Amino acid sequence: MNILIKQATVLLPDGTVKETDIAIEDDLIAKVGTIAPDWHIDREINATNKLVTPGLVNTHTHASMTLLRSYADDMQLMDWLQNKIWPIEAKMRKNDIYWGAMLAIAEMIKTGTTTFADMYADMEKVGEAVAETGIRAVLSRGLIGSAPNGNKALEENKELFQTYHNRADGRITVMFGPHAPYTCPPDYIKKVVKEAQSLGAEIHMHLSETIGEVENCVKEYQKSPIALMEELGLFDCGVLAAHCVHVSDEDILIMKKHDVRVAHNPGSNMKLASGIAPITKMLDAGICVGLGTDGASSNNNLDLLEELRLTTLLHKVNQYDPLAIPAAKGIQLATEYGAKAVGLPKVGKIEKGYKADLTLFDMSGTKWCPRHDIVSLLAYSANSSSVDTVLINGKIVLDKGILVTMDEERVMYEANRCAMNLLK
Ligand SMILES: CSC[C@H]1O[C@@H](n2cnc3c(O)ncnc32)[C@H](O)[C@@H]1O
Ligand SMILES: [Zn+2]
Repeated sequence: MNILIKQATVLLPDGTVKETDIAIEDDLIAKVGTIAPDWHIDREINATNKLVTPGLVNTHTHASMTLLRSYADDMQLMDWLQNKIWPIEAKMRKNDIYWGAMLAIAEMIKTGTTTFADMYADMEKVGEAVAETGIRAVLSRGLIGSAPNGNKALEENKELFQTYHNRADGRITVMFGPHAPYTCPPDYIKKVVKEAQSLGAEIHMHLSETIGEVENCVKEYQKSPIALMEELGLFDCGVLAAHCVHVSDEDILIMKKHDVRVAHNPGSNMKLASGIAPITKMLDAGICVGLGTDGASSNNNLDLLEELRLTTLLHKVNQYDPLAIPAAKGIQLATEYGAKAVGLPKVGKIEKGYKADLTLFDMSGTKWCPRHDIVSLLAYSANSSSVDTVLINGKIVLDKGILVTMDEERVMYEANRCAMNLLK
C-alpha cells in the first residue's frame, strides 16, 4: 500500500520544519520530498495546515491501569501500592487486562502516541489488544520475585517472548520485566538475567524511584539499586530503567558504562511526590532518556504531549535555567530518544527507511496562531486535541480524529464495566 502525505509541514530529524511531501510504501517511509509524478498512490492525505511529527513514544506505562484511574490519588508510592493498588490488582482477571489495555491504546493513539513500553501481568491479553489495534509496543511481564509466584511469572514472561516477540507484523517486541529491587531479591534477579540472556531479550525495570527505595537498598545490601543491579549482572542485558529519580553521580557513571536507557516519568514522579530525576546530568553524560507516563493511576492520563511539556518546564524551574530542556530537546526525548530507549532503532524519525509511524497535528486552531516557531508551538502551546491523524507501521489508525481499528464507545463501555466490577 502506497500512501502520499501531501503538502505537509514536516518536523525533520535536525529539528527544523519544512513544507514537503512524505511517501510511504507499506510499513516504511520511502521518501521525504517531492514525489515523482509516476509514483503509484493508493491513498493521498491532504496535509495542508498539518504538522507531521514522528509518532510519540511512551517509554513506560502499565496500560491496563486505566481501570484504576482516579481510584487512588494523593498518596506516596509505597502507601499507594501496598494499601490500594496491589489489593485491587489481585482481583484483576484476563478480561480486565484486555479492556484496560484497549482503553489505554485508544487514549494513546488519540493523543499521538504510536509506541508504548508496558509492564504488567497477563501480558498476552495486552499482546492481543496491540495486535488488533495496530499500535506498536514493547511488552514485559511484570515479575515479583516472591515464591511460588515468582517462578510462574518468569515462565509466563518466557512464553510471552516465544508467542509475541517480533509478531504482529513486527510491531511487538518483548522484554523481561523484573518489577523493582524491593520486590525482586538478588537470586531472583540472577535467574531473570539468565533467562533473558538465553533468549537475547532486554529488560524493563523500575529503578531508584524513591528515597526510601535507595535507603532500604543501601541498608540491606550496602549498595545503591544501580550498583546492586550492576553487581547482579542485570546491565549485561540491554536495560530500560524506569524513573531513576534518586541516582548519584557514581550511579550515572555505572549507567553510562552499561548503556542503560532511562524512561523519565515527570507526571508520575510529581504526583507520587517521588522527586525530580536528574535527566540533564544523564543527557550530559550521554545516557539515552525517553519520556513515559507511568500508569493512568499515578499520572492520571497517558498523554505524552503533557509529559513533554512537563519535562521542559520542570527542569527549567528546578535548575533556574530556561535552557535546561529546550523545546526541540523535549520533542527529541518524546520521539527519537524514546524509540532508542525502548530498543527500536528504525522508529522515531521522519527519514527514508524509518518505520512510517507518524502523527499529524491540525494547526488550524487558536493555539497554533501566530506561527513564529512551530517547534515552540508543539512543545509549549498545543495540546493533544490537535491530533488529527495517526499512522503506525504505514497504516492509518486515527483518521481525522476517528479511531479506525477500534470501536471507541464499546471500549469505554467494557472498560468501565470491568472497573466497576473490581469494586464489588
Ligand atoms: C508486577 S506488574 C507491574 C506493577 O508495577 C506497579 N506500578 C505501577 N506504577 C508503579 C511505580 O511508579 N512504581 C512501582 N511500581 C508501579 C503496578 O501497579 C503493578 O503492580
Ligand atoms: Zn511504573
